[in-house]
Amino acid sequence: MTPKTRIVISSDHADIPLRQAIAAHVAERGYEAVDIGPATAESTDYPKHGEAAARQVASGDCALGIIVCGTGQGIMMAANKVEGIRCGVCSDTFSARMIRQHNDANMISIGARVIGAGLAIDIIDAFLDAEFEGGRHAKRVDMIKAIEG
Ligand SMILES: O=C(CO)[C@H](O)[C@H](O)[C@H](O)COP(=O)(O)O
Repeated sequence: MTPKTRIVISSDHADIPLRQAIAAHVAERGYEAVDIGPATAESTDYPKHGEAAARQVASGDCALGIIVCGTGQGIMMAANKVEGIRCGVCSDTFSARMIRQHNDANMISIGARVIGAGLAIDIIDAFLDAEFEGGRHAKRVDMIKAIEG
């Protein structure tokens, strides 16, 4: 029996129900959803939640990461500070597909106060269904990696 692909999911306080809905959806799709919280909507600081999710992806413990904050921006910035992480904020399905196909993104960030839950789930599906195309894009992703040193 092969282990399920693990996907880490994290957020700040902006929308716990959305994060939990994303985790449930990811699990329904057959992945192992690793929901690292937080458990309550008590005010918290997005950098630590972005970093925590990113470290699980960077270590290889999880293959992909999904993070949520109010705009998706702050938590994305924190995640991208972790070496090996390529994360973008997506508010449309085209971008969600492209960051996998062209940028080999290993994390996606959602702005819970920007888009609704239905679109967020569609965006997650577009991200999960897409695959990196390699080819000319591989050189460009390598150039991103080279910036990390
Ligand atoms: O969007 C965010 C960061 O980019 C956060 O989720 C917060 O919502 C935002 O910083 C606003 O903070 P607040 O404490 O929820 O007012």
